[in-house]
Amino acid sequence: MAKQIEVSDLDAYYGSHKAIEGITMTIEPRSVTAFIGPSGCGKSTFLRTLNRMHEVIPGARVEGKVRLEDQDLYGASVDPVSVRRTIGMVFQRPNPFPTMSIFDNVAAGLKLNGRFSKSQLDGIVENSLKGANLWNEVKNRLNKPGAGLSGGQQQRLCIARAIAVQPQVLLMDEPCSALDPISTLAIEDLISELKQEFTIVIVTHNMQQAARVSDRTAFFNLAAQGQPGKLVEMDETSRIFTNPTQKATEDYITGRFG
Ligand SMILES: Nc1ncnc2c1ncn2[C@@H]1O[C@H](COP(=O)(O)OP(=O)(O)OP(=O)(O)O)[C@@H](O)[C@H]1O
Repeated sequence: MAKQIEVSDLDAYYGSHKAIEGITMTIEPRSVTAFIGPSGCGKSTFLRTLNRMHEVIPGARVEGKVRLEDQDLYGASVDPVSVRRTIGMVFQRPNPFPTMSIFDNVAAGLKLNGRFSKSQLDGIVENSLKGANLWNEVKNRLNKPGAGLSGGQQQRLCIARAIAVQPQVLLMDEPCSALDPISTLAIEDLISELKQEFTIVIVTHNMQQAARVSDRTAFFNLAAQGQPGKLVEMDETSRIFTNPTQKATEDYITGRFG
């Protein structure tokens, strides 16, 4: 199911402000790619261009190409809603549907297309919750509201909801930044398991987290405030953290700026 993403010469704008410029990279399937860099360098913006979420902001637009294997995601005949189903997203703050039960939170995306029987839904919800390492904690209260779970459980519920629709890629925008250290470790373990099946991209401010969970790391930077962010380098995570080729990368990972 996991697929490769190929980005070429991508720029993203908010109105007339160019937030990122000239980004070219390949994101490998069945692996975790981390995006790191100082605040405002465009990591989240770039992440949202990968599943056409960027353009939902009024005045926002993209130039350049994003391909998911042989499909041009910005092609004229491509439906952005189906792109967002194929490339799922998990946000910084867990955002379960507050009034829905745990079961319905996971089933929400599946119910939209209405082609599943009750027993099929039961099976997919159970597998998704197991996939998100949440099943044992919630199996006896599936009809209780999702909002009643702890922050870490809510984030795993959001991951279960994302994987229930069987995406090929999972984008995660600082998925642990609102969580305590134990919940963070649970999500990191989960990410390592999910990469067997999905292409995973994670934005993180936590350098140790990038080093722990990712196979490849992309470092972004911006020349000055107001300038567009650019990709400085991308390589195996072990190499970025031990022997980067660019001085700016070394300065950032050693804490000299950012
Ligand atoms: N909704 C928006 N409208 C206008 N400008 C925006 C919007 N979101 C982000 N920007 C601008 O785009 C640039 C990149 O922001 P972005 O949030 O992508 O960076 P980031 O690297 O993810 O930052 P952080 O690490 O602080 O989350 C910044 O100059 C920011 O002000």
